[in-house]
Amino acid sequence: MIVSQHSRADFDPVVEWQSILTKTPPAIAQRISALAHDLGDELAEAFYTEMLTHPQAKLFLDADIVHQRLHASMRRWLAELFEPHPPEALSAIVAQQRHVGEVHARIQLPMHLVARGARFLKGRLLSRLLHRPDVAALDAQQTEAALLYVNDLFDLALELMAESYVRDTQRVARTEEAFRLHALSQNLQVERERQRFLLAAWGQEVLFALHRGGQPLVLPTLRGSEFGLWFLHKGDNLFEGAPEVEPVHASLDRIDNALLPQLQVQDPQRQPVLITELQAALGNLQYLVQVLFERHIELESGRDALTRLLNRRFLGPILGREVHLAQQRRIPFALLLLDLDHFKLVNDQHSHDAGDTVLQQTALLLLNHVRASDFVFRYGGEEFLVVLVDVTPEQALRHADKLCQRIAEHTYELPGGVALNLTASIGVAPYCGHPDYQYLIHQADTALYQAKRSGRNRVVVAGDAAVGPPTIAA
Ligand SMILES: Nc1nc2c(ncn2[C@@H]2O[C@H](COP(=O)(O)OP(=O)(O)OP(=O)(O)O)[C@@H](O)[C@H]2O)c(=O)[nH]1
Repeated sequence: MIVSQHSRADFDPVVEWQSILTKTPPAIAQRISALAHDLGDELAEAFYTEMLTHPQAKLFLDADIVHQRLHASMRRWLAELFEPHPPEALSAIVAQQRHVGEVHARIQLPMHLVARGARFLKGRLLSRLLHRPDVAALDAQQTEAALLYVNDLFDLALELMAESYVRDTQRVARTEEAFRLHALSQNLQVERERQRFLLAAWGQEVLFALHRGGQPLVLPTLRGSEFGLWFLHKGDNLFEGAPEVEPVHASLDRIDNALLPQLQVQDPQRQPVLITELQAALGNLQYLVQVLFERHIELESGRDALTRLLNRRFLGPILGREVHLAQQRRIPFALLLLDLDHFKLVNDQHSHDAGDTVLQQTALLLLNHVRASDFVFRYGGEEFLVVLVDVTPEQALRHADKLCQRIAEHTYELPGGVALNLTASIGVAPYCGHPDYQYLIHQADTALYQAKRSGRNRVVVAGDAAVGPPTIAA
């Protein structure tokens, strides 16, 4: 059974809210509710002033409209939080906290800023509470009840916000990913040619303008060109995380902020040097953009160009999902990390093309010996990662043994009619309950290393897997 975050069997926030109310003497709850009302304006204003001192929070708050609306909604939120609601009103109050979390996720307000704001508000409220003469007159037990009431309600509200924040952040990430894929569906090859052309066209435009001359000479900026606009608004998003993105931005800035102003001076002595510099910078930009497109055309397809197996792009989502299924539905899975033995010799003794053929035939062989529900990745040069779904550790081991045997029996046919026999080593890592799939990959890698060290052409199961000693397949 998949349990949604909103219905965790062990956690009913309405019940928890009610229990905080129940254990608090009504007179105390009333007193704090009145205090929250009285201090609403002051706390909202102090909150705003405090958060503005944080540079990251300032980005979200520094606008009149935010100030006005935040002030009113903060006051309302505080008043509602501490009101001793009747039981029938609690679902709505819980929903309200979750809604706040959704809004935070939508505006991508970092969670640590929410926590910081809550810490400030709680501290300020508690200190004002303790300094009030009517509270100072309370006995120790009543004071404790008052402090716990403030503390528990604050923390429960924050917990509810965090819960929906995480869920919604994941949803936003999925939508953004879908958007990225949508942007990509507009043929990348065509886009690459178009952007190459636009970049070159801008270079021509600058040269023409320089040739025409005129006072004052106004040169078009590269950031304002069609290419510059495309890169900022679409390319940046499309190539997010690629190492060439920053150099492209640096190059755009250098051209617009350093080279163009110098060219505008129209010093006949320096112009030839500056034009050469501009052309070199444009050549470098063309190269960077070319690399970005090429890498993405292969990566984004999710397939390795040589073997047509999955590449690493979808490794995270696929393994993340298998871990989730194993946790939630108790469906175990296993990773096999397979590496061809002495593969370097194939390249060295027969040619790189022969090596490529071996990789293609291995990919086919693996695909033919797993179920349609399993996944086969080209993990590295001559390394393959197989995800066997719905298998016990014992079944995974048997399957790995079989694959090892199949490879040893297979006759590879190389270009020029050469026939070759090879072996492979396999590291097996059955799902062991660890939530991070990287840990499992590491386990498989260590087992593979042991298989290599103990003679190759064999299967080794990761050390802490619950399946007996390593087996030797051949
Ligand atoms: N033909 C070809 N070779 C590749 C490709 N990717 C990686 N390689 C080669 O694979 C070889 C891997 O060699 P090593 O890591 O030394 O391993 P090995 O020779 O298989 O030896 P062991 O793994 O220790 O049994 C290197 O020579 C790489 O150049 C590829 O796409 N095509």
